[in-house]
Amino acid sequence: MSKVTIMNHPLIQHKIGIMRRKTTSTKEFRDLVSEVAMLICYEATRELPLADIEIETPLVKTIAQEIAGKKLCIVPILRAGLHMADGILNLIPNAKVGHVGLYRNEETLEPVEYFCKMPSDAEEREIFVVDPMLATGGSASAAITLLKNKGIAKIHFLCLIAAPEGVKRFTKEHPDVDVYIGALDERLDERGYILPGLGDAGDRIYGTK
Ligand SMILES: O=P(O)(O)OC[C@H]1O[C@H](OP(=O)(O)OP(=O)(O)O)[C@H](O)[C@@H]1O
Ligand SMILES: O=c1cc[nH]c(=O)[nH]1
Ligand SMILES: [Mg+2]
Repeated sequence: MSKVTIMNHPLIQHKIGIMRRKTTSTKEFRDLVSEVAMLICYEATRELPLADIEIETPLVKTIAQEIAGKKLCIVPILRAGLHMADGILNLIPNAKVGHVGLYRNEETLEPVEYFCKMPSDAEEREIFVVDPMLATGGSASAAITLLKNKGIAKIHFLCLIAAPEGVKRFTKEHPDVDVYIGALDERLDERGYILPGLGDAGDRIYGTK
């Protein structure tokens, strides 16, 4: 069963509170997406394995620690996930980046796939899929199925806001994927938008509405 972590850190709740306001500007919203993504990533990477490495400080030789293995890969779901990835890259600048292009058909609410480009060694990496919104769960679930079909197994999913309906569907379809959520909201409305939510994340990041 997936481990579902709902972040209860005051900094995250404060920043998401600003993002929810309809008066928040595009620039401020975009900056907050990347800041909150960084804070969630801090928690999502807590259990990464470490390896000992010998180094020299200016004074002595010592054993330090570094992240073990083949390192990490961030996978934003386009478009709205892109800015989360930018934030996380501030913390993990050497991570590789894959892209999955999906949009939600606003009539059927079904995901429509249009792009996928992953690093060639992605199946050896720890993968962090990022998308601000988990609404019906269709887009995130389809993105992860696509990665699994490419032989990728070590996957985590990070989002800023989730609806209970999306969490239920996602964890049922991908019980092997841990989920990190900035805030768990009340429900979906009749158009599949999260309530209270923050509106359409992609439109708010890019000013397209
Ligand atoms: O859980 P779901 O019901 O699938 O909805 C969530 C999806 O909707 C939004 O993307 P959107 O389709 O608006 O694409 P965009 O990022 O290009 O705006 C959001 O960023 C998710 O990808
Ligand atoms: O509330 C929602 C639901 C889907 N996609 C968004 O960007 N916002
Ligand atoms: Mg959108």
